[in-house]
Amino acid sequence: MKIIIVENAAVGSHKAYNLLVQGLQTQARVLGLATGSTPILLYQEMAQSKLDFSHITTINLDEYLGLGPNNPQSYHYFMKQHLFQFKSFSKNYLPNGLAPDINQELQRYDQVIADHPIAIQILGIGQNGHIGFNEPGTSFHSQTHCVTLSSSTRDANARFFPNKQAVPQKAISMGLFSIMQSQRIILMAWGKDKAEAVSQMINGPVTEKCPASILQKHPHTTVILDSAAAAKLN
Ligand SMILES: N[C@@H]1[C@@H](O)[C@H](O)[C@@H](COP(=O)(O)O)O[C@@H]1O
Repeated sequence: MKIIIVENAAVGSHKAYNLLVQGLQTQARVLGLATGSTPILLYQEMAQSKLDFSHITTINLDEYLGLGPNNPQSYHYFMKQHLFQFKSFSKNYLPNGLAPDINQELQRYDQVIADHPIAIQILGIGQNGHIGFNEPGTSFHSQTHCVTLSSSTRDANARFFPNKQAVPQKAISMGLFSIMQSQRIILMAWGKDKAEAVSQMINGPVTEKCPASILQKHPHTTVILDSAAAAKLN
């Protein structure tokens, strides 16, 4: 793991953008994308850039179960709002939150990931150490799966909803095994609320209790932190 500590999210997001540009220059053609507040400034820089993404395929980590693409709280909507309305790509893949047959959707998404090996995976991290929607206790061998969201995750994400009751109970998430197949990983974390999860991810044991700790075993992971998120690193 390469750890980069910066003054703030804007500086960190620019560093992530530069790493992305380097990757695109070395023929990266498939990007794994995250949602949540962490990657917003990175997506803003991508949206405002002169970069041509028309030959790039994107694969998002997750989507809430029960939310359709036109629901303002869905990750489909989030990605359109922050990136896809500004830049066109060859193809944008997200799990289908309204899939009538969940098992078929899980298989479909695993096939998408198999057909498009991810060159660069962008990640955030949840306060409980989750990546994507892989909650504590998720197998390191997991592929695309249906997740029951933890209370802490629903609490943390409630800020995007009218109230906590409106936050879906379940989601479809790319699994930890699939994330670890990415050639390169860029994980960003901003703010004191992530400091404990970041410390466990980097300095703690590799344990399914902290899903992000598996990244200690990934050969090309760059972690970009602001000073608040890095505060508990020794
Ligand atoms: N599924 C997303 C994750 O991909 C994201 O990393 C996490 C942190 O979100 P934020 O960046 O808003 O702190 O929230 C959700 O759980």
